[in-house]
Amino acid sequence: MPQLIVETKGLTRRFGELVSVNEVNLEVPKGKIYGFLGPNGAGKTTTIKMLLGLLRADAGTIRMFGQEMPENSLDILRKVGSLVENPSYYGHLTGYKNLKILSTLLKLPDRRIGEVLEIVRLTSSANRKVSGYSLGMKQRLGIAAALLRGPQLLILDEPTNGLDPAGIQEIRHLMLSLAHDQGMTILLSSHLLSEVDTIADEIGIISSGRLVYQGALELLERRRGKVLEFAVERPEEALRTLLLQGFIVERKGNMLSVAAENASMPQAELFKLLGPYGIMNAREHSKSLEELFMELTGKGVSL
Ligand SMILES: Nc1ncnc2c1ncn2[C@@H]1O[C@H](COP(=O)(O)OP(=O)(O)OP(=O)(O)O)[C@@H](O)[C@H]1O
Repeated sequence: MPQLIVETKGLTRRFGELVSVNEVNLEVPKGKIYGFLGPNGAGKTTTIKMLLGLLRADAGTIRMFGQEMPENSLDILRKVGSLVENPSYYGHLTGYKNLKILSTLLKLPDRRIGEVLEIVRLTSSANRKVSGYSLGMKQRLGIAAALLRGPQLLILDEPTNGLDPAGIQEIRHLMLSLAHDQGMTILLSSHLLSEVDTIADEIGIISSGRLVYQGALELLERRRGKVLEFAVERPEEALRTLLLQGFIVERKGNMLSVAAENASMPQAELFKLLGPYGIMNAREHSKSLEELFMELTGKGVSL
């Protein structure tokens, strides 16, 4: 069993009638990049704020580094760097000066500023005013600030939101090097699977406050079943026949999609069954991860 850096049990938060986070059991293993995914409003920020002690939980427990939150928040949060929602800066000051203010507050040596600027590749822009930075640069400055104390856990809420593809790529490289070269554990949220699927080791998918999937990305990949698609001349009757045979079928116009994982019958049999309804076209394809994600979050089904 890998060591868990973050472990929540039954974590719940309500806002009035709305249960924003509903009995979430998060497990973030040490040294991994954990992609926390879900559509807007699913409960990612609320969960993250509870981890950081910025919001109180209504029920459930949070353990980080093996200690209970919020009782040991001082001890715990010393080891955590975070970037939640839009970070605030002094636009009229340089990137360096902004970090200097923070490092003075944290009583850190000045050399640390140079180190984190180097890590986020802002060294050459360190003496420019932040008001002239691009969104991606501002985001990297926020990450530099989160790194100042040399955290063991980095929590980033939608760090690539609003960035262009190049900016997204920069952040991805940065995450990979922090996790792999420095052994940092990273929890990052996103509403787009495509933003984390190339870098995350583990993912958690939250939908309407509930964690609907958690585990290695490869395991999710394996759930990508095959789908057989048939265009037929008489789809109504063909659909009825397939449903009667116990197939899982979806119909769009004259196109029938049959879930192959449920088809114990060989493909040839399926052709024989559909033959009388006039097969015009047939093809097989695998569900994309994106389709699986949409299914999970759209229908709120639990894996
Ligand atoms: N302070 C609050 N008061 C009332 N409702 C809130 C508050 N904060 C969050 N919510 C509600 O809780 C739900 C979850 O919000 P949350 O911000 O955690 O979602 P999210 O997954 O982070 O989405 P986004 O990416 O849009 O921020 C939403 O329906 C939101 O409207």
